[in-house]
Amino acid sequence: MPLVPLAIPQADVWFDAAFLPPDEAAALLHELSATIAWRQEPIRMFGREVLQPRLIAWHGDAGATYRYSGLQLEPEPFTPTLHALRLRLQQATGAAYNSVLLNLYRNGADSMGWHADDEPELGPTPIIASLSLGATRRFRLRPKAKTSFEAKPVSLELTSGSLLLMQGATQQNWQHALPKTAQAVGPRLNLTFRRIIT
Ligand SMILES: O=C(O)CCC(=O)C(=O)O
Ligand SMILES: [Fe+2]
Repeated sequence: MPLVPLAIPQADVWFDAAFLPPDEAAALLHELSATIAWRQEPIRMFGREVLQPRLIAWHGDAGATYRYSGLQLEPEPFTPTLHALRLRLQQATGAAYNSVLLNLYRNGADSMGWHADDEPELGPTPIIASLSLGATRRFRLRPKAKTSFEAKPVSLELTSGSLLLMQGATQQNWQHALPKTAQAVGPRLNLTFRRIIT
């Protein structure tokens, strides 16, 4: 299916609910869960060190160092599987990616808090291609506090095999999050392909 634009003011967000067929998404979830060197990183929160409520991995071309939440991530090389996915996403989105942040949400207690991916190394208009595998989780978007436009928060169910593309002014004007859920859900693996300006 093609990417379709979502009607979100002052943002540039596209969605394809079925970028990968379900069987391929399931096989990828299985392979990546078992082969990626997952880590749980400490981050600074309100001056304290806590563990991130999810597992992560950072892969990229040489020099694609990513700094966020007090972390400095040096890239592991692209694996053949990650490289093949990169090529397909480049084809589908018409952009070039040199890195990918992988997030593994082990169950409904794992989450990601409100943030914008607006670090300087992503440039003024970051482009992020986000592929979801496994359990369906709700993704939320809300306008940043200091915006001049009126808009309601947006909720999106990210199903297995779906592709979400955020580009243009999205990170300047909006924040996003993946809240915890009290429902019994299995693991969800998310890959966000990015372009780090090196
Ligand atoms: O898991 C998701 O869908 C969101 C991930 C995300 O926002 C990020 O990696 O910056
Ligand atoms: Fe993000």
